[in-house]
Amino acid sequence: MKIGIMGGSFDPIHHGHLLAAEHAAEAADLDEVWFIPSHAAPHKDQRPRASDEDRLHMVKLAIASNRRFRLLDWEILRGGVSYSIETAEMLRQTYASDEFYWLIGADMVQYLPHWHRIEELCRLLRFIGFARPGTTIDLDELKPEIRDSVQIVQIPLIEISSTEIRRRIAAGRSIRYMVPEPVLEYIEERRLYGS
Ligand SMILES: Nc1ncnc2c1ncn2[C@@H]1O[C@H](COP(=O)(O)OP(=O)(O)OP(=O)(O)O)[C@@H](O)[C@H]1O
Ligand SMILES: O=C(O)c1ccc[n+]([C@@H]2O[C@H](COP(=O)([O-])O)[C@@H](O)[C@H]2O)c1
Repeated sequence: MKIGIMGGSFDPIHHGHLLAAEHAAEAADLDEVWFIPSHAAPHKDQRPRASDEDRLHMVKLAIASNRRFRLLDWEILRGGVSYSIETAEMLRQTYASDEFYWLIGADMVQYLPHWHRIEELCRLLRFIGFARPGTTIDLDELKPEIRDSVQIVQIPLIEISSTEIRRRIAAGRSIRYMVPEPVLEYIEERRLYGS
C-alpha cells in the first residue's frame, strides 16, 4: 500500500489539515493517510497548548468519517522530542512491505534541511509537499539529496492555521467552519484555548 503520513501538532486539527491530506492523497494516488500527532515538535520551542489526550481525541473526531484516514498515537506514546526519523524507522520495521510518503506544507518543505538526520530520512521515505497561503516552494534551494525525495502536488489553498484558531478563541471570536463541528463542540465542552 502507498501510505501518506500527516504529522503535526494538531493544536487543534483544522480543515486546512484535512483538505491537504485528502487532496494530496488523491493527487499522489495514496491508499491511506495516517495522522500522527507529535508529542513535541522538534522545531517549536513551546509545547502544544492542549494536552496530548485532547489533541489525539480531536484528531479522532475529525477523521472519523473518512475510511482512508487513520490515527497513530506512536509519537505521543514515545514522548520526548518527536523526531520524524524515529517514527519512519518504526514504520519501516513494522510495515516493511508498504511505501510511506510524509505530507508537508510549503513551510516545512523549505525547512527540510534542518530536520534531524534528514539524509537518512530521505532514504526511508519520500515527501509530498503542497502550497500553503503566504509561502512559496523553491525546490532549487534544497540540495539534490533532499530535493530528489520531494514531490510537489497542487491542492486548493486554504488560509487556516492552528495559531489563528487559538487567537480567535482567546479573543472570543468564532471558529465555526474552520474546524469540523465535532471538534468545535469538543473545544467548547472542554473549554480549550480559553474558550
Ligand atoms: N492551511 C494549511 N494548508 C496546507 N497545509 C497545512 C495547513 N495548515 C497546516 N498545514 C500543514 O500541516 C502540517 C501540520 O501542521 P501544524 O499541526 O503545525 O498546523 P499549523 O496550523 O501550522 O499550526 P501552528 O499555527 O500552531 O504552527 C504541516 O506540514 C503544515 O505545513
Ligand atoms: O524530525 C524533524 O527534525 C522534524 C522537524 C520539523 C518538523 N517535523 C515534522 O513535520 C511535521 C509538521 O510539523 P509541525 O511542527 O508543523 O506540526 C510533524 O510531524 C513534525 O514532527 C520533523
